[in-house]
Amino acid sequence: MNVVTLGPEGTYSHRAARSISDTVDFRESVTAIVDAVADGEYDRGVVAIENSIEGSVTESLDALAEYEVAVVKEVVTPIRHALLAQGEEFDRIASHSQALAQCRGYLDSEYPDADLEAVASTARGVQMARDDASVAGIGHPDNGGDGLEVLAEDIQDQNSNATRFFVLAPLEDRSPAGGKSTFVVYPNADYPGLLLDLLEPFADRDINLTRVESRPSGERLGDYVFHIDVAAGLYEDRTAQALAEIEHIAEDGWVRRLGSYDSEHVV
Ligand SMILES: O=C(O)C(=O)C[C@]1(C(=O)O)C=C[C@@H](O)C=C1
Repeated sequence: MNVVTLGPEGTYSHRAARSISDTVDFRESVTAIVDAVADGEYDRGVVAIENSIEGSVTESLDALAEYEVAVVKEVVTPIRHALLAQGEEFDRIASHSQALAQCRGYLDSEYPDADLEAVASTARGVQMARDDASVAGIGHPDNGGDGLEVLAEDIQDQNSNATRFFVLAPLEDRSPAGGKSTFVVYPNADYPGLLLDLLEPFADRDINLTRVESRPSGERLGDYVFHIDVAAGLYEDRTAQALAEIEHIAEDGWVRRLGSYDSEHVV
């Protein structure tokens, strides 16, 4: 099975992807990963979806609304960031925007004067630190060594910090089996109670919502695409019935069933 995730080597996405394959290829954007899976170039793609401190990875959500792919598994991993540099003489800190945000409190109190630079991934920031003594990176502590010191560990603002990843597959691998399901709904409508109408079919059938997120549709201001996760499988009658109701409400838009899946926690 060929697998693609966010690179270079040493990202948290890479750690999550190792739970499904020992060999992994890399891209430097989430959209490029989703595109490569939708195209059938890869059997699986692993992308971050949401973090317990910083919330949604918006590029992933937008790519899921744009491309036709399936979600076949969820991987949850603890995120424990380290500060890595050649020494203390740096004035710039480079990392993924999510990682910089997850360490905001630490950076404000310990390095208030450093320039913060958002780069494609934590591993890219670490690579910059390895090449340039004026740069520090934030990433997993295992990226240290080879001239790079781990200056501080566990610098995230909450020790419970964790990120949820989706394992994506081409559409034909979509499965109705699993304890959780994900949908993307574009109602293309606007009236009082629309969101209530979209959620009630789940409440009426005792289906627990585990995430609801709205993203701008890009069509016009105030127009949204809704990402909905539920703790029920597509194989269940109650899920099929709820979706039939939602498809009716969204008849001027669309409903995408990304699939059902189980969850794995990896360190
Ligand atoms: O840059 C990385 O190491 C990634 O795998 C990306 C990512 C993200 O997109 O949120 C994954 C986990 C962490 O939350 C920080 C960054």
